[in-house]
Amino acid sequence: MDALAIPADRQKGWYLSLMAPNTKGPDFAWLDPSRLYCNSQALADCVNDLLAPFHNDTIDLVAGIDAMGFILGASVATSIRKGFLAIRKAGHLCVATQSQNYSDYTGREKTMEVRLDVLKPGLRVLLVDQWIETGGTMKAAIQLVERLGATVAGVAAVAIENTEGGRWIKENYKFSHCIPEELQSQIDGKYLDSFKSFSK
Ligand SMILES: O=P(O)(O)OC[C@H]1O[C@H](OP(=O)(O)OP(=O)(O)O)[C@H](O)[C@@H]1O
Ligand SMILES: Nc1ncnc2[nH]cnc12
Repeated sequence: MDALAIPADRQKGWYLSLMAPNTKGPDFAWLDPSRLYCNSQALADCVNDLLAPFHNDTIDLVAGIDAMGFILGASVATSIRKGFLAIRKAGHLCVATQSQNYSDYTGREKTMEVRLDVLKPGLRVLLVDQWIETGGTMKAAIQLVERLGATVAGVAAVAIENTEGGRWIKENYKFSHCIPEELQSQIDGKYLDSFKSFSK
């Protein structure tokens, strides 16, 4: 599918076929949602889908996780006219921070940081990232938000894989994602049927 084309008939999750298969080697079986952000309608529909369960909820602030979560998080924040907080991989914020160690799908030890001067008790935060695989990254972000006394109003990602960590998030927090039920097993298998006809 042409990356910028908008189909006349937009079924739920239509834009997932814009995702590209990983061609960078066998180490990590990534799918690449960044291509769907190039399509104006896909990005708008994706943001709407992520916000759908939260329309009646109070959200004071949207927080996005470094790096690809910044794109979706900022789009979500703009859409509901709220501010955006960047949760960053360690070493990039030049202000006082709280930090949290974690490991993700790579198995490597990492650290993320958040500034100290925004989150506070009573603030309801929607956490946004591109993807949840092991859930390690999102869990670390949740810990940071909660340690500073704010409340996680929800967790949103293009996909939440059916891993132990993904299930933990679904069981403990209000969540949203963009994957129709019938595609979840393809997401968990890290290969979409649409890749068979994927054209660059
Ligand atoms: O559920 P997990 O196993 O923790 O993995 C999820 C994380 O992995 C990706 O980020 P990554 O750091 O690879 O790359 P990015 O900088 O491109 O967002 C993704 O955007 C999530 O942040
Ligand atoms: N399988 C995956 N596809 C896309 N993004 C990811 N981030 C972590 N795992 C991912």
